[in-house]
Amino acid sequence: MGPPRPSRNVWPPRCWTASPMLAHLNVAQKRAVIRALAAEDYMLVQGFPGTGKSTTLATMVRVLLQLGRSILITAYTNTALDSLLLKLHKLGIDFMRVGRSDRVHPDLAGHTDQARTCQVSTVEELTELYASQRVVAATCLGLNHSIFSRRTFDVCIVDEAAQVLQVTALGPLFMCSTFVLVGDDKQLPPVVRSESAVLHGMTETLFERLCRPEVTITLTEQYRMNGPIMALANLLTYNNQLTCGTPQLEKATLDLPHYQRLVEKGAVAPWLQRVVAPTLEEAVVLVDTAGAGGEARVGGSSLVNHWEARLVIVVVRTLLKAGLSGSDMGIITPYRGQVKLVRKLLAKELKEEDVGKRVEVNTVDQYQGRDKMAIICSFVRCGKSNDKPAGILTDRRRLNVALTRAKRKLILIGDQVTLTRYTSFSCLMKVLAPHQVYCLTPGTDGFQWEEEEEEECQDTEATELEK
Ligand SMILES: Nc1ncnc2c1ncn2[C@@H]1O[C@H](COP(=O)(O)OP(=O)(O)OP(=O)(O)O)[C@@H](O)[C@H]1O
Repeated sequence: MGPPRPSRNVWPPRCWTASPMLAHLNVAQKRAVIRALAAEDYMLVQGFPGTGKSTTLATMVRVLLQLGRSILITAYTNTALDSLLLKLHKLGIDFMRVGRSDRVHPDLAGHTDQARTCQVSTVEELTELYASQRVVAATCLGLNHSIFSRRTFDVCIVDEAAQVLQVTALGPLFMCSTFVLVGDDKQLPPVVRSESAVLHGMTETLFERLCRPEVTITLTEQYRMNGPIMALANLLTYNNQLTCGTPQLEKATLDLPHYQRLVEKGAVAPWLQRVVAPTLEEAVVLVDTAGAGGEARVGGSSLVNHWEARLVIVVVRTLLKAGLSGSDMGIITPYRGQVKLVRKLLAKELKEEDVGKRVEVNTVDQYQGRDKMAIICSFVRCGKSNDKPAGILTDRRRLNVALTRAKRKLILIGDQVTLTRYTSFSCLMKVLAPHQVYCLTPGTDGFQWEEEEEEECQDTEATELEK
């Protein structure tokens, strides 16, 4: 791929920045749209967490359509593709979604090629239908459909491009005149299981390869995290480039309407008050279990930590009592075994309120591109669990994704002594302020382990890697 050719100067930028179609975008987002219109070959949008990548892309598609261009939209996973398409659907933009109906988001059923072609009875009608679609969307691996052998597009947009292997990204690019890669190379990389392939550079993406200032617009103004959560991401990953979209966001706190009443009634133990407090000072808190006993063990092929799982349940229960809705909180853990265990405990403990189901428990990979008001991370490893390799915990990009999903409150649960052995965590520990770390000690601040039977939770799948 040669160096980018200069932009065509057919749209005076000032007139475009004033366009009503761009009015809701910030300066960098507007620049991204204009640069995509003027790109001779390709351009990149580097979108840090919560900086409005989908909002920008949806506007880009609208403007391109207005200019009569045809557009191919693609992403590696169905989930990433559909989350962008849902935005287009809400904006009333028409598109055809190619792919297996059972893999497509139910709200997009009316846009699938299956739905569009059910009235067609002749080959001519079918050819005409496929040729007339201005916006077509498919996953990178779903491009073997006959529609793609017969036509090309003016622009191809690859979303979450930092997760797509180079060879996979090349397929859609052969079908278009210009392309836009969108992603963040500081979030999840492509999954490559072969160590030898990793050593030979297979994880390097086209996004990383082409990312240079002259072809890249970086979105740094974010609309998700409050000040302390953003500060953590800045210290650990973004080198103070992330900024809050509004002054209100900087100071926004978790809304826990019943918290004060519960505290006054003495219904929340002092240690829990500290952990769930909805103040800005406690927006990020690490519950350090190093001095509290407990151990992680192998459950099937993955790791589980019953002690930590119980802590998670206690925190969830308290947040629910304090008035946070189950769907506003999420639990992230790197190990599938722990995901299963926490889900099982939630279903058991919170059955009567039927909220267990609404509290989403998942691995980091499943949370990319998503957010919740409050996130609880259970890092699992402690003490004796060190005999197994911990590739997941050494990946800085995974940790970055886990830490940037929370909007108002981030509760990290882990054994500081064990976790500090992994480089990414030792960096995290260095940037946490002393008031953000709470050392859990049995018998102090009303904390005691609840004695319960251990749940059997065997993970039968062959890997601890997280999909
Ligand atoms: N220019 C803007 N002004 C105000 N709010 C905005 C702006 N751009 C985006 N937002 C808001 O920010 C939130 C996140 O936007 P969006 O979903 O597009 O981000 P994203 O970068 O795709 O997220 P992710 O990091 O999860 O991929 C949304 O609520 C959106 O309405």
